[in-house]
Amino acid sequence: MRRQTILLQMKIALLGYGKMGKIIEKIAVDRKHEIVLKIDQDNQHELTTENLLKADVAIEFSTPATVLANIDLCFKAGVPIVVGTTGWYEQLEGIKARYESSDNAFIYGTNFSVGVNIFFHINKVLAKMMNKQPYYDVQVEEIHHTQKLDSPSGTAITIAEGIIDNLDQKNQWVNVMTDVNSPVDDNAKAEDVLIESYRIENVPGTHTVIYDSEVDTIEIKHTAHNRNGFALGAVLAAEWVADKRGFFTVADMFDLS
Ligand SMILES: NC(=O)C1=CN([C@@H]2O[C@H](COP(=O)(O)OP(=O)(O)OC[C@H]3O[C@@H](n4cnc5c(N)ncnc54)[C@H](OP(=O)(O)O)[C@@H]3O)[C@@H](O)[C@H]2O)C=CC1
Ligand SMILES: O=C(O)C1=N[C@H](C(=O)O)C[C@H](O)C1
Repeated sequence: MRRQTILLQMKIALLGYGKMGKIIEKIAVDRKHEIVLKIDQDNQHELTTENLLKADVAIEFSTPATVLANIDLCFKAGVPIVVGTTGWYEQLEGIKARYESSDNAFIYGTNFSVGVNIFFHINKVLAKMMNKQPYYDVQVEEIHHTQKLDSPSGTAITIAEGIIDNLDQKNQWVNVMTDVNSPVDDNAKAEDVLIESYRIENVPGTHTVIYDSEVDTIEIKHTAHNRNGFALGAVLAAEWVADKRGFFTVADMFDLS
């Protein structure tokens, strides 16, 4: 009953109340939603089915180590869930298999900003074009703040997958963590998409796709100036998914074709 009408003013549970959780709270409240639960490491014991059921939707931006248990709890409670946490995607198929017959709603995205989702689309189109240009090789660079727990970034993985799906020569990605002061020592093969990860203080998220040949370089780049775009996208995803059932990705929400 709760999810049969479009919920204009929702009660939201924030699973993860760190850098992202706090910005999501502000944007959600500006959009007239109410935050009914905020969970961080110190009050994990409050994350119970009873408390989750006070919410129309949960927004999960925690850590790679805690996201899976939080997803399980939301499915157990039957509360729709938006998952922004990265660094757990090797478990995605298992989660889908476990809950495919569930009556709940789940949306995840490596990046909820509209700008990055436009970038994902351009990246795929460019990769397809480059099949006819064998003199270029491609690599991906991502730069994030030094507190980031996972590498490569989820966004860089989605970019690399977009290249692999569209550029015949490439069939897997490999990652190197790179120091700005020292040259890259990678063992990437011709069929690998190399992802270089840099960690620099206070960078919210920068992603570049680089096609390099002997005569020139083509680059496409997305630079997040702050975290507001990610947070707004997560709130829009919560509004979008709250009255749905099934598994979705952020690409299902944005019509960018
Ligand atoms: N998809 C997207 O668009 C984006 C995704 N992200 C991803 O979101 C995640 C969070 O990022 P960010 O906010 O910067 O990270 P932070 O480290 O700032 O926040 C993580 C939060 O999770 C809390 N936490 C710890 N344990 C639990 C638990 N069991 N349940 C719920 N919360 C818990 C932490 O609590 P405490 O502070 O007490 O330790 C902290 O509040 C990362 O995986 C990041 O990659 C980030 C930006 C955009
Ligand atoms: O940890 C972050 O900060 C970010 N994580 C996401 C990712 O791993 O791609 C999205 C964004 O780049 C910021």
